[in-house]
Amino acid sequence: MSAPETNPETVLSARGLVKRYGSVTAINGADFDLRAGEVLAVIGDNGAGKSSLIKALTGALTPDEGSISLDGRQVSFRNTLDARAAGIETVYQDLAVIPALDIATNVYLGRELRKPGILGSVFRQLDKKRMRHEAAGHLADLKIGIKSVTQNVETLSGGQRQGVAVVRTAAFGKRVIVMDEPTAALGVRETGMVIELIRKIRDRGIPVVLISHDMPNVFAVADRIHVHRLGRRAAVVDPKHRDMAEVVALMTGALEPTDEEKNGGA
Ligand SMILES: Nc1ncnc2c1ncn2[C@@H]1O[C@H](COP(=O)(O)OP(=O)(O)OP(=O)(O)O)[C@@H](O)[C@H]1O
Repeated sequence: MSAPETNPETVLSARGLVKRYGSVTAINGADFDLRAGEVLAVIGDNGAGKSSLIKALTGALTPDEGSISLDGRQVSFRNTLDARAAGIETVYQDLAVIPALDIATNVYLGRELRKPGILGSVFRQLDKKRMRHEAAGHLADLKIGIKSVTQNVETLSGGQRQGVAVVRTAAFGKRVIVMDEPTAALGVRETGMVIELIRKIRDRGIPVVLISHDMPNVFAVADRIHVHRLGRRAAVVDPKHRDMAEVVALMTGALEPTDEEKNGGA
């Protein structure tokens, strides 16, 4: 299979992905393109195959067919660690934070910094001071509004917890950040905070894939909208040229996309 054709500004792309589970085809010839500097929303009805597509792009599942490219080079992730090593970080819906641990520890979970020299290399001592200092720097960067990184995550609001999960991702995600329903469990004010956070990450130069059912938020933050239907990309829409009702109609099949939208958008 040949590598997908991509233009230079495409960061992550896929062509012809297929994933079957017995008689169910979860991904049915899906294409995908994430460009540098954008927030790309991925929307679709329940069961359209959004999660399966994202899993394939982040190494959580291996597609039966098709190809994936990162920065123009074909990649083949055996697992999520492979994808992370390549710079693709995912913030999951159920939040990968541990409430009983403090913020700095959560930010460095699984990637703890060790003390320099023999204390770290032989005695495996953690460099808590540096982790706290750097975690505070990352939080300040994204303006999450948390006073101390030594407080436990359980003392935070839902939006702030989401913030910690995002900081954890943004601090390490070098190329791409994927957010799966980041506002699903949040109130209005906190949702606004997360939307602002997504903008900040994009403005720092990391493109964001946002999987969301929340159409107003999608329209508030997305530069382009990938509409997924029946296991494949049905259209890529410019939210400046379509309203919410039209996008919902594209999602359900009530409206036909234009040829340009069908072919991945302008
Ligand atoms: N591990 C699996 N085994 C069997 N079928 C699966 C598996 N994962 C997904 N499917 C099926 O593949 C199809 C697409 O599922 P997927 O979860 O990717 O859709 P989705 O668009 O993310 O849906 P939702 O918005 O409801 O989460 C569904 O019919 C689902 O039942």
